[in-house]
Amino acid sequence: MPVSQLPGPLVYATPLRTRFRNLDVRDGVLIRGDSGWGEFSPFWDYDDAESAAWLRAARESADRGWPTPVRTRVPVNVTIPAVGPDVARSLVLGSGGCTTAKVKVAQAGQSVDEEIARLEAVRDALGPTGRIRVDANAAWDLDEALRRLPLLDRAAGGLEYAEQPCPDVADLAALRRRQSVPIAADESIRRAADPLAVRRAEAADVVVLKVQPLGGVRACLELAEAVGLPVVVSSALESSVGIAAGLALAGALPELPYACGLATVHLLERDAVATPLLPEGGTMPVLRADELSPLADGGAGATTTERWLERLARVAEVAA
Ligand SMILES: O=C(O)CCC(=O)C1=CC=C[C@@H](O)[C@@H]1C(=O)O
Ligand SMILES: [Mg+2]
Repeated sequence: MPVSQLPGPLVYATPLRTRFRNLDVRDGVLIRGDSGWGEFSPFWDYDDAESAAWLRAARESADRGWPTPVRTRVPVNVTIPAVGPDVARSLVLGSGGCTTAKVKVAQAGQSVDEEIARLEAVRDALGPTGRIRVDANAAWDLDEALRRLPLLDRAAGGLEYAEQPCPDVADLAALRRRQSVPIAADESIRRAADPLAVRRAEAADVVVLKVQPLGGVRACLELAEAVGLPVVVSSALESSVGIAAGLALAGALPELPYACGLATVHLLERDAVATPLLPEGGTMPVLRADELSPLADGGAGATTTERWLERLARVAEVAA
């Protein structure tokens, strides 16, 4: 059926297989336009003003589609939540051939010993040539980061980089000067008033770009050019519709030296499309927005559906 004849918007909701970002459920709304489907799924702790960028991204997918890609497949990392070593090992082994792993650390209530056990298990499962990065989601101050990173670096048998170890750009810059693990900026880009501050302060070796929070594939391509640092495209834990927009960005970037964080659909119990976007041979395909076919029933009940449709209407007013 041509895209324009399908119904929309469609609300989806699914439990997560593993708690992630303190979430047990992921939900959102899929909108359709002449170019295909787009996903609008800001986390519930984002207000309407901050959610406007997420809506611009969804509309770009639905109404304009994405720029012509320069590659057909994208290397991706397996994402390891703050789980125990046995689960971590099996996630790597069942990852669809990923040779890079991103391991969550700094989970409230967990000890550094638990992080070390997780990293050792991931290294064991990946083998000596695999790459391991950690993501601390801005949980540490500079001293804590200086204490922790050498321990985690050793447990991992070498870290590719540490993503957002501290919240402050100045602390990231100091950390980068004072120890050897490369630094990636995530929250300092996607939730910052001035994402270019990272570059001016020489605070990162890599930037993480997420299509929805940054307002679309074209907005991310412009930002990537302005920042001038290597880019890792990462998901906002979306259904395959949102993931496809991340793959479109990764597909269109002139250089892609690192694996991207787009293999997150397996963290959802149910996807919103019939054929989930998952890695094969450690890579994922670059599609067009009209190649996605959402399921007619996204599994959301009446209350969730109504909440999303109201939110969509409110944010559309802010974005207008
Ligand atoms: O980068 C990945 O491997 C997966 C995506 C991921 O880690 C995230 C997705 C959604 C919300 C964030 O807390 C988190 C991140 O911080 O990068
Ligand atoms: Mg991150």
